[in-house]
Amino acid sequence: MRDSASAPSLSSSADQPVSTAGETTRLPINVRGLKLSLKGPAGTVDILKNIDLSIRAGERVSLIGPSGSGKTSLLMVIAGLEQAQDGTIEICGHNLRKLGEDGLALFRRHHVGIVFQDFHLVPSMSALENVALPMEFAGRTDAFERAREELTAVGLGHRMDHYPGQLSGGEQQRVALARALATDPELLLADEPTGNLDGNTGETIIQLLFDLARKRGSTLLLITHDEGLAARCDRAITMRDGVIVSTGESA
Ligand SMILES: Nc1ncnc2c1ncn2[C@@H]1O[C@H](COP(=O)(O)OP(=O)(O)OP(=O)(O)O)[C@@H](O)[C@H]1O
Repeated sequence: MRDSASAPSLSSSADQPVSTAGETTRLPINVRGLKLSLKGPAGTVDILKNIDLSIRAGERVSLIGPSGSGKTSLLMVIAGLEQAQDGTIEICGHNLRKLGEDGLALFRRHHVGIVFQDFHLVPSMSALENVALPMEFAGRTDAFERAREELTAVGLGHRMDHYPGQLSGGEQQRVALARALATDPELLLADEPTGNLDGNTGETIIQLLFDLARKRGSTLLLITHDEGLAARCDRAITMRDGVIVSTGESA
């Protein structure tokens, strides 16, 4: 749901229109000077150091880099699941550093879909319930009807009443994809979505992910260790040791 009227508790005062080639548009991801430190067993660790990042509407961007370079941490901050200590973090027109827990939950519900490597489905709920639940939380009265449509769109019309434990890995990721896209999110975030799948199944999921993101007009940010997959995106952002070392933009 992109209509700000549907999220009345979310301040839109942080909207920062950006002018490009004569037209005014808003960047779905506009981050400046982001710093994230977390407390580990050996003390505080600087995880993300002065990150600047802009992603345009409709772009498909991969996020690559060695293990431990900070990819998931950056995705978590952009998703509003981790709070940075410093910087400006404008995502889909909202300054995340000005939102509290409730505001961040609303922001996620209305603007962001997330797909994880290990699916993150609720095991005690059917595929249909897993997809419908976030929409019910968002106050949609047609949650179950929409969930049926979404599951059909990912080829699971015949598995709606199955529980995650009764589904293959590929089928579980289809459910997760249906759930992530059910609210027509402006931003789709994926953290190694094929990491737990075999090559053929992973390819099918990626095709679906690209296809559905394009049809919905969602901007895609995708973490991957697969160079071939990264190359299929519009550009690849490379991280190392908590900093972005390449934005993948041609000079
Ligand atoms: N909750 C936490 N507390 C302390 N340190 C953390 C925490 N979460 C992550 N880290 C550290 O932050 C660094 C970046 O981790 P992150 O998971 O973002 O890297 P990544 O690039 O996604 O790695 P991978 O490719 O292996 O998933 C790592 O050194 C990690 O150990």
